[in-house]
Amino acid sequence: MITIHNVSKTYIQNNKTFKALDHISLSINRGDIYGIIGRSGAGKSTLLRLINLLEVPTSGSVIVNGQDFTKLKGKQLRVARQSIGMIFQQFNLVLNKTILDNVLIALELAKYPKSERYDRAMEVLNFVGLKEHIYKYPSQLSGGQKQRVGIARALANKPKILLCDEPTSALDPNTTAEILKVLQSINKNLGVTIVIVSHEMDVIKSICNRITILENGKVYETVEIKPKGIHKHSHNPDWFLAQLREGRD
Ligand SMILES: Nc1ncnc2c1ncn2[C@@H]1O[C@H](COP(=O)(O)OP(=O)(O)OP(=O)(O)O)[C@@H](O)[C@H]1O
Repeated sequence: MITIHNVSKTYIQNNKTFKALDHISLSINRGDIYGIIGRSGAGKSTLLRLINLLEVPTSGSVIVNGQDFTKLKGKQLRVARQSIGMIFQQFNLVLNKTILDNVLIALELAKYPKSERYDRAMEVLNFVGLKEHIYKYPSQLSGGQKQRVGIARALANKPKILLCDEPTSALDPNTTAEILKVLQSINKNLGVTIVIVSHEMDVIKSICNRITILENGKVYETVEIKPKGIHKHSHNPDWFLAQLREGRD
């Protein structure tokens, strides 16, 4: 479904060239929840952003659904990109718009048929459990709810692929578990292929079936695993107290 073939990405930093990605090749199958992990600066976000050509590779090709994205320009690229949704660590919501409007804007930008936009927005907001909050503004929501809006917005145009850039890194462990459940349900019930960049090993192990470890812009190793499942801790005050008291004496 996604083939990254011999891709390199070079940036200019302080008048010197810097290779953020160095001859990367990997393929992601339809239905995968594919993880990309590695230390800070390894090139994870750059690699993810290459998939929808938010970053243009210096060399190599990115094939999505049989289409070579690196050969597309202008309108062709805009149309091809519509099969890919994306969510971000800091949610990237429009702060002066309501939750409903945030999703409607995405549908408008995607040129979704006007008469169907409201129903589609309500459908995705319902799917992520935000039906009660549609007239609120982002500042009135918790981090987990904001990420649900991000997910609803990314799903609105019925993408086949969802790219997730550190989707839970701004969230506490319980909220992380809830968001991972939403992502898992999108994969299982809507058949969306998911690519997740994270530095959190627990996140990657819980839902991913294949994982690439990046190191210094190169593929260090790609492994296949059986996802461990999503485990929620009971983070009530007694749990916090017990953790703090553990080994205190
Ligand atoms: N636009 C840019 N211009 C110059 N250098 C860049 C640019 N974007 C990324 N880099 C560099 O490329 C390298 C890889 O960055 P990237 O953000 O992909 O890493 P990462 O693994 O996602 O790191 P983190 O986990 O800290 O977000 C870093 O050294 C970064 O400084």
